[in-house]
Amino acid sequence: IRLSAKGFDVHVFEKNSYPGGKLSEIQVGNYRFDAGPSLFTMPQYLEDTFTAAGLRLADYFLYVKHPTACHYFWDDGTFLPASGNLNEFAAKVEEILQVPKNRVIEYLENARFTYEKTGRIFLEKSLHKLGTWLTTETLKAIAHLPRYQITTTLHRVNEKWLEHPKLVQLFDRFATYNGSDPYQTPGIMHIIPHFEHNVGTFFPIGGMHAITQALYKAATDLGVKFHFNTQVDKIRWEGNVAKGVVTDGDFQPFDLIVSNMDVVPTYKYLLPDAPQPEKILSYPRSSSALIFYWGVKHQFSELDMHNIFFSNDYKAEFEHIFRKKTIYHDPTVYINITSRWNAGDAPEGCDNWFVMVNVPGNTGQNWDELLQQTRENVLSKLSKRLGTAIEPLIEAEATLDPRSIESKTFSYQGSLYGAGSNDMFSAFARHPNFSRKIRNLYFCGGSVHPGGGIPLCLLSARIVSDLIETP
Ligand SMILES: Cc1cc2nc3c(=O)[nH]c(=O)nc-3n(C[C@H](O)[C@H](O)[C@H](O)COP(=O)(O)OP(=O)(O)OC[C@H]3O[C@@H](n4cnc5c(N)ncnc54)[C@H](O)[C@@H]3O)c2cc1C
Repeated sequence: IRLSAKGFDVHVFEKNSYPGGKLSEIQVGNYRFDAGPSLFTMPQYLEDTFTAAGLRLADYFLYVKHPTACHYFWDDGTFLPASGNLNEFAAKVEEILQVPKNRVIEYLENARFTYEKTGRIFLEKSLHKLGTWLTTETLKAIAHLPRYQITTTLHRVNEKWLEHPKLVQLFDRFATYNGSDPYQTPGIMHIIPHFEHNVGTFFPIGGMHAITQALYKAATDLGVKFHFNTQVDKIRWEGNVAKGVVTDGDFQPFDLIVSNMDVVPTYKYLLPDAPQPEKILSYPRSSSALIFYWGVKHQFSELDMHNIFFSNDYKAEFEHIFRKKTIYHDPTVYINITSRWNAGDAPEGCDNWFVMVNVPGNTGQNWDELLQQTRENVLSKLSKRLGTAIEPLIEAEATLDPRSIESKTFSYQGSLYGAGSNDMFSAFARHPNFSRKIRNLYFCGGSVHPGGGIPLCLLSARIVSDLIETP
């Protein structure tokens, strides 16, 4: 969209028969599910994509602010409905957990401060260009370095600010938004809840897949040509300049190439003869996911659009994901339901449950066995907490696991957000949005700078487009 609006003749090669990659949808019996992302934050970056191309987002896509952030459940019966309104959320925390409401408000104010000081530098610009660093804005941001808490972990920051173990767990969970471990990821990740609690959570009319449909339609309206069922097998380069791509044995010449494929297989398979940025490519990956898509013939009034059922031992859960590379027997379970807000996603009186557990990337584990065990553990946890046997209510079912995420999208190990963010230098461990060795070769998408998730993927496209001069 951005390059087409700049005047380039843009061709998209997609190995699948549909656009969207992870942001796609599936139909299971009478139920529709968004296949991957379920949480829509920072819509301004989508607005910005359309505006940059002289289009009006509202002509393609409508969304509304969802009044509730998330419903949180603990096995001991504690229930915390987190409002999308900051004051109401903080008041609920005070009522249920007896943590003074100002503690939450100040925490989120600090998250806003960090975002406002660092967001434009670390998320909206290339970190690998001198121009990013030589500005007064950057110098001002650096002056506040101690406040960003980069030398401690998110968990320690949360323990210090929020005191109550349940509130600490609630805010530790935001580490999973970029596939990291709160007990390892740096404290600056306290910025993440800013998106959800200060700005809000949004719901696209038509479901998350409407984002893909809007982007696809806008691109075709601008003249972008899509080649589906067409895998890029090689990026050809000569004398340190990218020359084109090879698909189905045919060479197709292009002046510029932007790879939106995960950067690890891009180098491994498409650029095997190019100098390999070994350190970046061997950096540990972010977590993956196991998803059960369940058509449930009942509606539970206590469930909202986003629901979390917490593990009783969060530390053990993350140790299993990141160190033991397996799934803890009592995992935190996320349920996303869209059917009550998007008519047609489920039959009358039924709900479409997208049930997700964070898991390690695919390194050859016995996924069939893990899937079966986790299914039983999740069913048992949910049945106990909701006071109703869930299995007899499931009338449609499909699953997604790290193997299928990897085969469907070529994401290395099936990781959701590319490189992991478990140490203080992780922002610099992501591949830049351009190649240092091959001229006219660029990179965007969730595996490179600034990171995974829809908002950051949109920003990666903006950075690439800013790096490329108008023809
Ligand atoms: C289960 C799950 C839940 C998530 N939840 C959220 C969420 O709630 N909110 C959020 O913001 N983000 C979420 N994410 C992350 C988000 O989906 C990703 O960060 C983002 O969609 C990645 O987009 P991308 O374009 O970088 O990669 P992809 O979506 O993986 O797209 C890459 C595309 O390239 C194609 N491709 C790859 N190699 C080739 C080749 N050689 N030739 C041709 N085509 C090729 C693939 O087929 C694919 O279509 C989630 C992801 C998953 C899987």
